Amino acid sequence: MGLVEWLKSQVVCSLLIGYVFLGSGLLVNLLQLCTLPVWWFNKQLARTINCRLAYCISSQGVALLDWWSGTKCTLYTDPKMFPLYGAENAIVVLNHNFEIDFVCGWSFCERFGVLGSSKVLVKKELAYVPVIGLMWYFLEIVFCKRKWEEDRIKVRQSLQNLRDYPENFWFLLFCEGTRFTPEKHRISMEVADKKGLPHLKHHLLPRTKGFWVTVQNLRGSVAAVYDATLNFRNNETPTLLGLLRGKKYHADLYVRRIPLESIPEGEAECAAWLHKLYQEKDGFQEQYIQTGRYPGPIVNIQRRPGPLLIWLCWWALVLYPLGVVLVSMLNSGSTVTILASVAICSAASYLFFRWMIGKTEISKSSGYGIKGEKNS
Ligand SMILES: CCCCC/C=C\C/C=C\CCCCCCCC(=O)SCCNC(=O)CCNC(=O)[C@H](O)C(C)(C)COP(=O)(O)OP(=O)(O)OC[C@H]1O[C@@H](n2cnc3c(N)ncnc32)[C@H](O)[C@@H]1OP(=O)(O)O
Ligand SMILES: CCCCCCCCCCCCCCCCCC(=O)OC[C@@H](O)COP(=O)(O)O
Repeated sequence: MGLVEWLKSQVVCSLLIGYVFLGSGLLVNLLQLCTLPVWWFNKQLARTINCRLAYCISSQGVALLDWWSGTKCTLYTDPKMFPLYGAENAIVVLNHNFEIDFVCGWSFCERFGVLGSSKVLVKKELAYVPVIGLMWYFLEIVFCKRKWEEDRIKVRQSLQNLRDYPENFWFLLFCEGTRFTPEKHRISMEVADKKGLPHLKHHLLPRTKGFWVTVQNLRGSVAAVYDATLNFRNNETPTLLGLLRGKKYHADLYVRRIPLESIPEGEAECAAWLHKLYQEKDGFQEQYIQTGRYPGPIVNIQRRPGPLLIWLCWWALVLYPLGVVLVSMLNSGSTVTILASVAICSAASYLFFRWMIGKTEISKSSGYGIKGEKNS
């Protein structure tokens, strides 16, 4: 391990990244709150401003992935479809196996210019995560309780609101509804048996209602479904902690563009279509595991410097006041008081960031998809 790698792997670096994220995020959240009056007289302007503000937060995840950890992202897709990516609204259907799949999603969004505006059908529990929750609220992200009877009206209404969104967006759906674990897989295959559906090896059985309601309500304003399958080279199981410690991974993403007109309108037909899509996705995963690649050509898309530049600006803006406080403490207080304050603050921040990072960890995943267990 070289000196730079060693430095990156130190806890103090992860803590500093956390401070920058929290400090900048709270500032952006405050600015988002200040846009509230704008919603009354110019809704589209307020939405555009919020897209830019959200970019200032989520681009930090991209900087962490692309520049700090140096993770490579390779795209397999039809080059003829490439010019459409980012130039149209799309529903993205992605497998849900990895703790950092949302960061990789952000990175691809950034490369196609839709990072600030992108949406997701997300579990309600994440609305209470500091920084991210409020950012998503102002982005009109669609929250669900994963209880269809309680969700159906709210989800439908939130989707309808997006029909006149002023920026191109990708709407992400993890149709499996929860992260893959062997136990959830076993249970979902029991459900597949009951429904007479073929077994999937690498996916949970997809939940079809969210997909159907999204297609139905965004028809006419979304041009296509992007069927996306993500994997990491060398059988890696990447983590957010790994990224924070500067560990480099290699993500491979396979994207197929499917025109929305080709998706059936009726609920039952749409559900059958989605089940068939997941059977195909399972085949692509199997091919990747056997051969180390997906079908189709590779299209190179380079990381862009924007997220790095914004990140560096945040570092200067957030860490400067922290440095000033530390220096003034050193000059004023007794050594024991200073050491005790630094130790308490560091321990408290460590616990807080550990809790935030825990939200991404599959070992702390919800009981959703396991009979009789709670969702959160
Ligand atoms: C590469 C490009 C990337 C682009 C990235 C773009 C944007 C990035 C932006 C942000 C990134 C941030 C990412 C954040 C990640 C967080 C995401 C999440 O929170 S995932 C969880 C929330 N989302 C979902 O759950 C979506 C999928 N779920 C659904 O669609 C559900 O239908 C629902 C709408 C949530 C409702 O769920 P509910 O459980 O209430 O109802 P269902 O009808 O679905 O379930 C009953 C149905 O399912 C059968 N069943 C029972 N048990 C199981 C089981 N274990 N597995 C499968 N199926 C099961 C049951 O028999 C019922 O069947 P039926 O309807 O036929 O009777
Ligand atoms: C990221 C930028 C810099 C990091 C600085 C360190 C601070 C940590 C930031 C943490 C950000 C938290 C974002 C949470 C997103 C988690 C997405 C996710 O994967 O959710 C899981 C759900 O889909 C399904 O839930 P389960 O039913 O599997 O349970």
